[in-house]
Amino acid sequence: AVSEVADVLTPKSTSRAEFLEEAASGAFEGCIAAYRTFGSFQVTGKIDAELLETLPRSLGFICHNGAGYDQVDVQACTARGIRVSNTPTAVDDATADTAIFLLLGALRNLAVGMTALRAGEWRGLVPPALGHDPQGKVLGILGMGGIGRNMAKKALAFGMKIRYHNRTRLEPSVEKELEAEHVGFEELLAESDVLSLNLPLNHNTRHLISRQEFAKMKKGIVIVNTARGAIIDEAALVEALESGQVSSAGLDVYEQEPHVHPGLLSNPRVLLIPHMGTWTVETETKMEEWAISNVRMAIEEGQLRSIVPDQRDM
Ligand SMILES: O=CC(=O)O
Repeated sequence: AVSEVADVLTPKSTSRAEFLEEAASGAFEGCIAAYRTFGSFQVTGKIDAELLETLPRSLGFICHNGAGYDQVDVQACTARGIRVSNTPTAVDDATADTAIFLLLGALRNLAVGMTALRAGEWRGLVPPALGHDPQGKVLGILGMGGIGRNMAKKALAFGMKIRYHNRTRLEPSVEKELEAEHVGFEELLAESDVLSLNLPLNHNTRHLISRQEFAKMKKGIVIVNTARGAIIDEAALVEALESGQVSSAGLDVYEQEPHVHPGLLSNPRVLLIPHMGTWTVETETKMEEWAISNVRMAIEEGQLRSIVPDQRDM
């Protein structure tokens, strides 16, 4: 435990305003490393220049418990000499499992049936349209990191054809093992029966999928998102679902969590879960252990086990 090697302080604030005041009052004086949960975003909001300004100069490390670290302004941290870590790989299995669940559920129109059943209408007054089998369908994976590759492996077992787009191409041996074909972004949009987003949110990927992109997709495509809501322009997704351009979607993440676009909530063709991609005993334990190992290393060795990619040369 961290308490073996350092004194542990726990913030008491319940809102951003309180946190800024607590920090400015010197409550964290002398702190070297901060451990941060994904959920703490609901209290503090984004860790940005304004928030960093209130933290003591002694703070050299922010250890985020999560793979995606879009809630931390890494540039602002770099400017203050603060190094940031995340928890890559720990999330891969659970997130890919969630993506496969959403993929199958969305392909099969399961949300329509599930909603009708709970409303006491069995399959509904109008039964759900027949679903589709994954076998032989093209799965387009946008972002082929740890989660994307894990998902590809699992989707192969369902007989899907894997295409992917990524900034850097996989090693040929990995492409071969995953039977994954690298294609351009436009090709991925045009050829996928199911499109899964498995890439981080940053200023390059915000609203990467919007009206123009939906227009280039196959009519009736299924969208799966376990990455970050804001990679998709949510309003454009609602329109694409309404027009039938997108036949169904399986979503774990939303643009303004915990707010969900009413057009998604009211559309039974959307299978929705409230950001539970890593919500398992095993994976949450792995992530916490990983994040805490970063804290320990920061305190004991002055470095991080998994510094975020944007700071690799720091
Ligand atoms: O959303 C969860 C994560 O980024 O690990």
